[in-house]
Amino acid sequence: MLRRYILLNTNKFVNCRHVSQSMLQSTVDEKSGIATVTMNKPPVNSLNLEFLDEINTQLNKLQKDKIRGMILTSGLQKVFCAGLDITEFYNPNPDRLAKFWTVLQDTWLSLYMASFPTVAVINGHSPAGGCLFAMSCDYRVMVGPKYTIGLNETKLGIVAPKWFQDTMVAVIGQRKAEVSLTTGKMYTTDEALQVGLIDESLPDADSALKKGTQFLNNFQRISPWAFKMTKDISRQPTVQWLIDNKQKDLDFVLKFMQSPDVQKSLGLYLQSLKK
Ligand SMILES: CCCC/C=C/CC(=O)SCCNC(=O)CCNC(=O)[C@H](O)C(C)(C)COP(=O)(O)OP(=O)(O)OC[C@H]1O[C@@H](n2cnc3c(N)ncnc32)[C@H](O)[C@@H]1OP(=O)(O)O
Repeated sequence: MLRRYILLNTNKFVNCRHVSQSMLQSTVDEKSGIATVTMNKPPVNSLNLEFLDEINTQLNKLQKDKIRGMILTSGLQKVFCAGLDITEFYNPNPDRLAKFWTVLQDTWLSLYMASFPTVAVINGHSPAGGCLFAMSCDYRVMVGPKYTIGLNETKLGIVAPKWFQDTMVAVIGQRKAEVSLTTGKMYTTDEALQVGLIDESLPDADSALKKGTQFLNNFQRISPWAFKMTKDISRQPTVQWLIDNKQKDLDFVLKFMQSPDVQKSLGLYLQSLKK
């Protein structure tokens, strides 16, 4: 089957059979209109400014191209996404930190409110921002049993912002989200399935991708307009706070992240990761 590969680092669509050298690869199945977007930024797909910018550009491009659905997955062996790149927060340049956080806000809004159906095929660990991205898709299929997923921010001595927390509440409910967030719980695949954080667990990546595609095929007979309106109504209460408070959210992050206590915690956490 002819596949369209998209070279993202030039921001142009190019029809060819080769995968680009970009951190993000995107292929569109021309028959079904389903895009597979693969994060490929070794070693752990950590989300820094440039990577987020690339993801957001691609989401907007896919929206303009009126694709019928998207699978978000990882090209790495055992990590879906390690969350935000902690080095963006550690001894930060304030201007870059502000840009980074603004692009994160925009990328989340693009993903959470995507006009097309989205599936996260979680084929590796998915802490913090990785979990946020997975929860922002319309459906989650995870490869089990050995990977983990959750919002672990408290374990780093930091606080998941309101919109991270609200995204989790929308998926697993207030009570479970509160316990999960305060304890920084990382769920095994089985636990995640039980609590409703993921929708399905499959033993390998190929079957997970098939499941994800099957979910997207449900929308073949659903009008894209009806889908989008329904999703907007359902998700509007979760996104509205950020839309109304982008600057307030940014100001909080700039202040919080540059405080000496938080810097100390982050330094220790980074050291423990290196060990
Ligand atoms: C109000 C402000 C709110 C801020 C909100 C923040 C949300 C976030 O997303 S914070 C990020 C939280 N993420 C994590 O805690 C994940 C930490 N990483 C891991 O647990 C593991 O790396 C892994 C389970 C994802 C993968 O394990 P694996 O054994 O395969 O790889 P490692 O040897 O641990 O790591 C390889 C390499 O990558 C560096 N690294 C890992 N995660 C991050 C990261 N999130 N940011 C930057 N760098 C990361 C790790 O230090 C290793 O580096 P070296 O090769 O140089 O040692």
